[in-house]
Amino acid sequence: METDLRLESSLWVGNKRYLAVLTGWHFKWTETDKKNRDKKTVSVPVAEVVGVEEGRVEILPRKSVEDTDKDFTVFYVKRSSTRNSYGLLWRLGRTQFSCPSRVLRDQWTKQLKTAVKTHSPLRPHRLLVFINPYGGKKKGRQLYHSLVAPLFELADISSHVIVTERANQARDHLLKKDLTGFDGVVCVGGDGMFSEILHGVIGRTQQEAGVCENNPAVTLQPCPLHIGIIPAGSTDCVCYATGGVIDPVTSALHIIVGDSQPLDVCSVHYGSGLVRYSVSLVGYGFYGDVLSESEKHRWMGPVRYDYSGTLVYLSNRSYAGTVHYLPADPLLSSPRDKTRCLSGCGVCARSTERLFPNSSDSGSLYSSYSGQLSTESEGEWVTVEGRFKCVSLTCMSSSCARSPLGLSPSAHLADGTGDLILVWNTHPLSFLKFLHRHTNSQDRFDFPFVEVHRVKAVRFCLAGATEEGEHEEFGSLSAAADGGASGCVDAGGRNGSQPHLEQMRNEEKTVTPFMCCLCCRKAPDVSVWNCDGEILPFTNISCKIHGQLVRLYARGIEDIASIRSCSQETGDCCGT
Ligand SMILES: Nc1ncnc2c1ncn2[C@@H]1O[C@H](COP(=O)(O)OP(=O)(O)OP(=O)(O)O)[C@@H](O)[C@H]1O
Ligand SMILES: CCCCCCCCCCCCC/C=C/[C@@H](O)[C@H](CO)NC(C)=O
Ligand SMILES: [Ca+2]
Repeated sequence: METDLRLESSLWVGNKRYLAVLTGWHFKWTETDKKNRDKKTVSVPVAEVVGVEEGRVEILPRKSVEDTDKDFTVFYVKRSSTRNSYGLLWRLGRTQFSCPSRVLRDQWTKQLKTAVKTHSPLRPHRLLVFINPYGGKKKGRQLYHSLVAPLFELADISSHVIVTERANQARDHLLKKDLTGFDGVVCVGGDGMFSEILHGVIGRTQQEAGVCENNPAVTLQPCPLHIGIIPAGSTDCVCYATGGVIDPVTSALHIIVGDSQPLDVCSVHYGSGLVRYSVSLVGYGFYGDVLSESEKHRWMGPVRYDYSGTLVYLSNRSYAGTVHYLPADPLLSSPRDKTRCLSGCGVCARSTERLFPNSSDSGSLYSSYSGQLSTESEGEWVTVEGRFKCVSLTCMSSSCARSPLGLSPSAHLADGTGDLILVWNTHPLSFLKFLHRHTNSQDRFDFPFVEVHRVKAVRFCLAGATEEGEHEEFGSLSAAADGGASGCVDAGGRNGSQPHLEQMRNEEKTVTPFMCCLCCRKAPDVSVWNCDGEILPFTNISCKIHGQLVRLYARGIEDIASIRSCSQETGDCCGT
């Protein structure tokens, strides 16, 4: 294949002559002017070519084509580092080449297009795009049409765009409508909108596979539809934690080149029913209270979290409860090993091998999914009882602009585990120090009142829980599973009605929502769970991590150091 695709010739860029070479994986061009001692090679991986057009073409600020018959234009990914974030910004690079003849021009465009097809098999052709017009600063629609749609058009991607008119429309569409022909779903919005799409995609996959989502012990079917995130929300934690930047153009380019980043998903259950899925934070105490308070101040926009955070901090609350957790294998990784999950992460790659053991034989990743607890022994549950400022479970680092390293900086995107962070009740100033460390790179776990565990499953029980329907002891995951299997009800509103959730919600009689304790001076003894920015209507929940259940059009956080050393070797391997 390598030799078939090889092409080499002299080409002109402006008034300079270059030697251009297309090998199997790279398209390179080097200035051939002998007077120039600093010969610079630009080398673009074929997988990062966005489009090849005949003529002299520009697409921004608007498309213009000068249809000359000896020219062609190549669009590709160019990187630049950013301040304040950990990932790399991707921009659209463009070089216009002139050939000595039309025949050679046609040969170049044909070979380049074939190479792109061969080397990036996951590039989408057809996408279903949901835009939340009210997310974040309400700029989703404008962002999509001005920055993203022109790039999709350039890359020959056809998209069916739905601007939502109500909450849960995207989820319901994914659960019920015909999705034939779509390669992926794009979410233009924030974490809440992403969560809708996550529920739609997971629910639809289980529906089609005949898998009951309520059963916490079941091996869920991994989802074949990829999800792309164009960030247009308030926190955009999922986008930040999976790419290191919040930038619509970068996200669009990752979608176009067909990047594929597996992601762990946590299922949250109440009794024998599924409540929700989470990829970021399932948090009780401080983070639940902040969310609950911030919902009252939605009109403030993204600042609502800072305002509510201050109020909740000043209320100085803690909650008594029991946490049970199932530790992950400590030999594989640790939340305090000071490593980071970066693009090409070895820990996640080994997890892929465990989860999809025969994927290279069968040719399809999904046909060989082994699940997690089904093949591994469950291990010993650990119980911790006490009074906590917060209990947080995160499947990924949960980094965001407010906290660039996140809740758990060494957590992995796709290792099949989550990090459980227990913050015991402590002096308010000590808790402030702990919170403050989230804004810098100091070790947030290096406090006597903080513990962190890498886990596969968690159960929580509020001390003296008085909620109706929450009296029963949680058995093991498998015991809960028996209940789920016998009474397999529809979860997460798959038919739009959410019958079991509604019924169970009505049973939650005594859950006290967060009230301003500064006025009433009485701290309520019940908080709420924050599940990726949604308040859960239950307190005594159980959670299980499902390794690599979904795939995003992303590639993790690129390591700036390795990209830099790559540039030094080749002159500039990432574009001009
Ligand atoms: N047309 C709509 N009208 C009202 N709500 C909608 C509509 N479309 C989607 N939603 C809901 O709006 C909620 C918030 O949206 P989104 O996540 O996009 O923005 P955000 O809350 O500002 O950002 P973040 O979640 O990152 O903090 C989502 O939970 C989603 O279900
Ligand atoms: C003295 C300074 C105190 C600053 C405290 C900063 C703490 C920041 C921690 C941020 C964690 C964000 C976790 C992400 C959660 C998301 O899943 C969720 C949905 O967007 N966001 C929120 C705000 O709940
Ligand atoms: Ca994980």
